[in-house]
Amino acid sequence: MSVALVWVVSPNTEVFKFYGILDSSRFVFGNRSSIRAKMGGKQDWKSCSLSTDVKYSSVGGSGLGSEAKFPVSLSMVANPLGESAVSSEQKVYDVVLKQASLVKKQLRSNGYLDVKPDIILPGNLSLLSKAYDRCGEVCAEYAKTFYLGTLLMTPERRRAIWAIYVWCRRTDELVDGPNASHITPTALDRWELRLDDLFQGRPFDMLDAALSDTVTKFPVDIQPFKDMIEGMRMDLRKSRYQNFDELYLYCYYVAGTVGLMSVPVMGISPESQATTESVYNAALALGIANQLTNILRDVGEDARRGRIYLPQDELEEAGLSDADIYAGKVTDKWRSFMKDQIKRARMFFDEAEKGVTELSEASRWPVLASLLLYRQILDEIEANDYNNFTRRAYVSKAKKLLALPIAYTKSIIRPSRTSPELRKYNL
Ligand SMILES: CC(C)=CCC/C(C)=C/CC/C(C)=C/CC/C(C)=C/[C@@H]1[C@@H](COP(=O)(O)OP(=O)(O)O)[C@]1(C)CC/C=C(\C)CC/C=C(\C)CCC=C(C)C
Ligand SMILES: [Mn+2]
Repeated sequence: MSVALVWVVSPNTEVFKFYGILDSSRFVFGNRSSIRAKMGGKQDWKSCSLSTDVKYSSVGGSGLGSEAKFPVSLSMVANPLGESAVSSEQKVYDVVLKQASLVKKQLRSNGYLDVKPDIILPGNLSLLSKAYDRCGEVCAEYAKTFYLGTLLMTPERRRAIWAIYVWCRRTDELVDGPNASHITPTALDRWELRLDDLFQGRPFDMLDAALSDTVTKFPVDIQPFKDMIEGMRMDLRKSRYQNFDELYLYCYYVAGTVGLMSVPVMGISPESQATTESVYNAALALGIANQLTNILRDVGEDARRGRIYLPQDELEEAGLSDADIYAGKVTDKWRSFMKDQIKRARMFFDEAEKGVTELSEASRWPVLASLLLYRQILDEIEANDYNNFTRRAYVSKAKKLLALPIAYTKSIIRPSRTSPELRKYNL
């Protein structure tokens, strides 16, 4: 199995580049939703005419390794089993399109993202600002670097991101926190009812009130929030993932959703010429990359809780089983398996990085900093010789600090002003 870059030529000779995983029998796109984004969202994945049009793929490419050409039969790409089931990436991409169209609708009606003023009722304003301040405190406590980054944003954006952060953190704590053993699907249903209420202006508590205010001010769709709760439900009922498609859906639910919630607040740069969908796609990719990294870092810890978040079919293909994971021995098979998993996570980081420059100026630095910091965990897994059973990959304070100016330098790059020729190819 290796990472491949495939050039797809559409019927009207447009060229599209896609990364994916190539093994002996098939090519699997790393991020199929990016195909729809790049091809204008018009093509239905099953019926799109990719099948005749792949020219070649080159293993490695883009600095990933040496070039070696493989002929790829596209019938294998489109649907190896001839199944008509909708892939997870298709399902997720529908949410991306919905969120992007909500943002575009507001932009069309105003020409800009309008931040509505606070509704001033006696006593309410100070309560609301206290609620936001509390969200800021929670954010600072759990995610210090990220919190510092948010201080660069405008006050409205900063506090809205804090409110989203706190809701996500509380949702995650339901299944990961001290009361996790008491959490049932019914408790998650109740949490979802609370979410519906806060989106309708009826917050349950002070922290909900901050989010309730945020969602009236920014074009944030409820779906990613509901999907995050769905991810928590999935975690309660499932401890194995048959293939990457299943894992992808889980990663979207628990982390890709965060990207979709955050971008409407962070904002896209007015100078950006990228399509709204492609920016949301990059945001989604960052969530997926983070969660894949989290999974790779925590293999041992998760196994001790009886959970294996690695695709079962890929484990089997590598000659590995659950028993090997429970045994926790770093073998050559494990190293080789891990190398491929790391490559895939990096592919999603690369996809995400392309979108960061399109964000509003003040949002680029915190996002890039978090991307660089999280991506370094993968380097640390390598440095630990792939022992993620008993050693936790940890990025040192010094390395973390070094990432900040690097992120800053990268973040001052303006959004791409792509040449009309390249824009035609959406490259
Ligand atoms: C700049 C930035 C990072 C903004 C995001 C702010 C925000 C709302 C974060 C919420 C994070 C959260 C609490 C999610 C709940 C589920 C969860 C915990 C997911 C895991 C995060 C890592 O946390 P940790 O290591 O503490 O995990 P443990 O539970 O302890 O195991 C995740 C792995 C995923 C978090 C996902 C993101 C941060 C995605 C961020 C994407 C964007 C902000 C979009 C950027 C836009 C472009 C165009 C690239
Ligand atoms: Mn967690």
